[in-house]
Amino acid sequence: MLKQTMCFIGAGSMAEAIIAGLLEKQLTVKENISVFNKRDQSRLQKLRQRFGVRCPENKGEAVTSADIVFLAVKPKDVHDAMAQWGPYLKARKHLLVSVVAGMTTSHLETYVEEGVPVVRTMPNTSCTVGQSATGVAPGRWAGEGHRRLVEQLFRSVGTVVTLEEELLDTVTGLAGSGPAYVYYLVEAMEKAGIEAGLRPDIARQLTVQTLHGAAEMLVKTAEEPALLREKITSPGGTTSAGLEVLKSRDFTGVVRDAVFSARNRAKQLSEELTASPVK
Ligand SMILES: NC(=O)C1=CN([C@@H]2O[C@H](COP(=O)(O)OP(=O)(O)OC[C@H]3O[C@@H](n4cnc5c(N)ncnc54)[C@H](O)[C@@H]3O)[C@@H](O)[C@H]2O)C=CC1
Ligand SMILES: O=C(O)[C@@H]1CCC=N1
Repeated sequence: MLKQTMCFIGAGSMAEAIIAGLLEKQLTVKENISVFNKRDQSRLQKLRQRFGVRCPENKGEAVTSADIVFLAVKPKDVHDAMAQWGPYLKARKHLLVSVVAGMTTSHLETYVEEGVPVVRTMPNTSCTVGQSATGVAPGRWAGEGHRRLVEQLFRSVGTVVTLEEELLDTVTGLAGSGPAYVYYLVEAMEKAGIEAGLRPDIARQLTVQTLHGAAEMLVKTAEEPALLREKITSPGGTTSAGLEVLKSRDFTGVVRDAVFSARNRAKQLSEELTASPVK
């Protein structure tokens, strides 16, 4: 259990997913978490009801008194949020943990006094169920202890890789956005099942369990995905017939393009954010 207090700037999907995971894994207690947003009181009310976290009126005080400050606003709002809350962060007190896609640590550092440790991360919404795949990149003022603390935080809600910051855009394209690709696949499989005669609830049950089972096979057997695929594929059989369609439509190329497109958008966001005026 961590003793540090935490404050979330931003009360959206990511803040909710991380809070859910941290509390579920008992890495902290609800009394140690405060969260605020721009203005949506009903959203805060929902988080307060669901988790029992603090939603203080005095936002500046919430930032000042926290040890770990999570930045969980949309990229378009990051300048305003950092201009507003950055001056409250102090080098000897705070650790700033950003989940903002495309926002570099060096750019975040320009909003806070020299020495404030900043760690950039890219989790995904599976934090909610303790199954995120999170990339972590420490900034110039973040020491070994800060890196370890952030790894511990995100390990409580999934797996963590620490890497050079320039690779975080790739992590974003693959793992940050990744769950959306999987959900899209689920939607497509369900739709096909229904069109081929299954009841919607049965199509849902079969699709979700098929994905769950396949993911667990990958994790528990640690076998190569290609080998697992081959074990299902009898020559001239049904799987082969299905896979032929995916191959003929360049499934691999389509997925590659999706990951690269998301990665490139993250890079573009970085450029746009860096080009914007600071302070
Ligand atoms: N949704 C996802 O799957 C993932 C999102 N991210 C990143 O997480 C960040 C947040 O994304 P979501 O939670 O999806 O966004 P969201 O739109 O659900 O939530 C953003 C929150 O920020 C608040 N906010 C905006 N300006 C503010 C300010 N000046 N002061 C205080 N609060 C302010 C809004 O009121 C809102 O509560 C984004 O930068 C995104 O790139 C990272 C990984 C995955
Ligand atoms: O779409 C987005 O911008 C965010 C970043 C990673 C996942 N969702």
